[in-house]
Amino acid sequence: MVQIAIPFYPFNAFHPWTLTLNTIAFCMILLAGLWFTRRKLRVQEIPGPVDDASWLYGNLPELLLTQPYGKFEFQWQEKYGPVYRFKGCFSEDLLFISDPAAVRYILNDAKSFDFSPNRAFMVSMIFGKDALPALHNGGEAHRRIKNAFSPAFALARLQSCNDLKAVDRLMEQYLERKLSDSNATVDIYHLLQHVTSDIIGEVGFGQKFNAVETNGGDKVVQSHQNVLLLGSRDSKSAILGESIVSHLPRIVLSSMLYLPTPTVRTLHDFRTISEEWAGALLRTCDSTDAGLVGLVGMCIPDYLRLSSPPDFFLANKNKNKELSFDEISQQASSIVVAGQDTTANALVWAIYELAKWPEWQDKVRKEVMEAQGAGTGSDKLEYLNAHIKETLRFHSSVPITERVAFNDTVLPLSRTITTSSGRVITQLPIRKGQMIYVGLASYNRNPHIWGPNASTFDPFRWIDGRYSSESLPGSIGPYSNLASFAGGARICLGWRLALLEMQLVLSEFVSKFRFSFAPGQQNNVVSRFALTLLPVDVESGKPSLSVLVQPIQAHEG
Ligand code: HEM
Repeated sequence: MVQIAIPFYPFNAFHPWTLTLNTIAFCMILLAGLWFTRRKLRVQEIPGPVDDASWLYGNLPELLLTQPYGKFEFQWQEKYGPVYRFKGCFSEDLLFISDPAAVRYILNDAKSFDFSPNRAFMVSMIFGKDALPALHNGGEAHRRIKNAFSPAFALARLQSCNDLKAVDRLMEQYLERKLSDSNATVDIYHLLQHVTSDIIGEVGFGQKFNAVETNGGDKVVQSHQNVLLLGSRDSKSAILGESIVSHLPRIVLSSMLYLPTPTVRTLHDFRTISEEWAGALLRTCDSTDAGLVGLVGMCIPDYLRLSSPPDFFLANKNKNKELSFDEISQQASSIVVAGQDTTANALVWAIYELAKWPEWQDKVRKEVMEAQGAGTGSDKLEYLNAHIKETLRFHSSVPITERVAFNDTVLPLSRTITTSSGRVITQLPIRKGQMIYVGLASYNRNPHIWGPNASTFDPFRWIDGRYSSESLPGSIGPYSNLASFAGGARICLGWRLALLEMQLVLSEFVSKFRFSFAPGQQNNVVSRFALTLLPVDVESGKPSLSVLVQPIQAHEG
């Protein structure tokens, strides 16, 4: 055999043994490499702020209870990127995701991701099993009901709704009354809660809730407010309670409804009042000659039909049959709850930012007043709409939504993740049952999307051409690539109404009043996450936003 000498190589390279050993070693390295890259990633390998988490509460108190909201969440995003692991109660590994590609995938793959079955069940205990948030978002019933209700909140229909103007007038009267019987300080938070209750009543159901006029509204409004309070996780024990409840078997959950606790009493009252209210609404539909009014007529055009009508609906039995009585009536309360507080708080933060930036407020006012003179529609107002977009971005009314994976799947990523073992991954495998917090607020503050000043309130970002559809990473939600209204099958039903309300209320407010803070007053307000993003008075710990309000003189603008 010919011997070939290879410098620094101790063996004969072509000896059969050497060749065999080399081949085996090579295959083992190859297999090890393959195993290392292909092996299923364990969620524990995703880095995140888990080391300091308490076993009992995990990172949830930092995430959910910190004031101002987001103090930790936005820091974690900066440190770990838009995908990280954090701890829930009892040290459960949870994922926090605000990566654009992953969020888009989660929201749009309705078959693989939705609320956890227990959460949906709890929602059904509150609103009924046919309410949209209680139905599986990939299911036939959810799609059918959503399709039927969506046109009621379409822009053209909302713009033609004269009742919105009536709410305008009420608002103005309320502020004028307030200003005449007190000094110029007004708690704008409570006013806007009432205004948005009245608007959703008028627009959605042709109902007068009279919340502005009576400073609180009737028992329907009150019971909706009470049920909203139940949902706010405002203490460690509430977080723990919710976590335990979310793991209980259905039978135990249902039997909890018979416990003699104040929470259960509030729920019962809410269900009784809502059912009476929705039933009465539907009855009015039948008793008027003008055809369907109330829920069906005002909110849902003719094509909303009933498949199993109670007696009083028999008059309409020839209409196409698409929705049952329960399917219509159970949306009523869930729409009020989903649409009122969210919009109220978006508006409160919009006023907060106007009061904080007086020169910017003057610009918005000038534009609105000139447009009112010229009869220009709100959609054309650059400054006003920039203010609304920036408010929705910076103060996301719904900062987080939760999803659970219904099967093993793989999430696309916009940016790679380096795992704790040093592996770089371009896709994120998700196991069935994994709980995910989708960071809508974090997405809206992601510097890779919104630039280095993502953490600054800067409405000019919407005016100076910094963003075009090309510069933004594909659409997540329905509006300006913001995640504020979510997307996919669970996209917010009332996002157009919310925008219209914001345009209407803000135009009316800035053209009639000037908002400002007394010295030091703005530092007394922090944000808190309680279902939606609330302004909270630092001293009292209660939701409120006190601002100085001064009427605008006729010659100003
Ligand atoms: C600024 C105001 C609003 C914001 C930021 C907002 C945000 C959202 C978000 C993020 C979701 C998805 C929740 C999730 O997937 O967990 C949602 C769902 C929903 N929103 Fe809104 N919303 C607003 C106003 C409204 C209004 C005015 C209505 C009235 C019609 C409304 C009705 C609903 C309903 C019924 C759902 C449930 C949809 C479903 O489960 O398919 N929202 N909203």
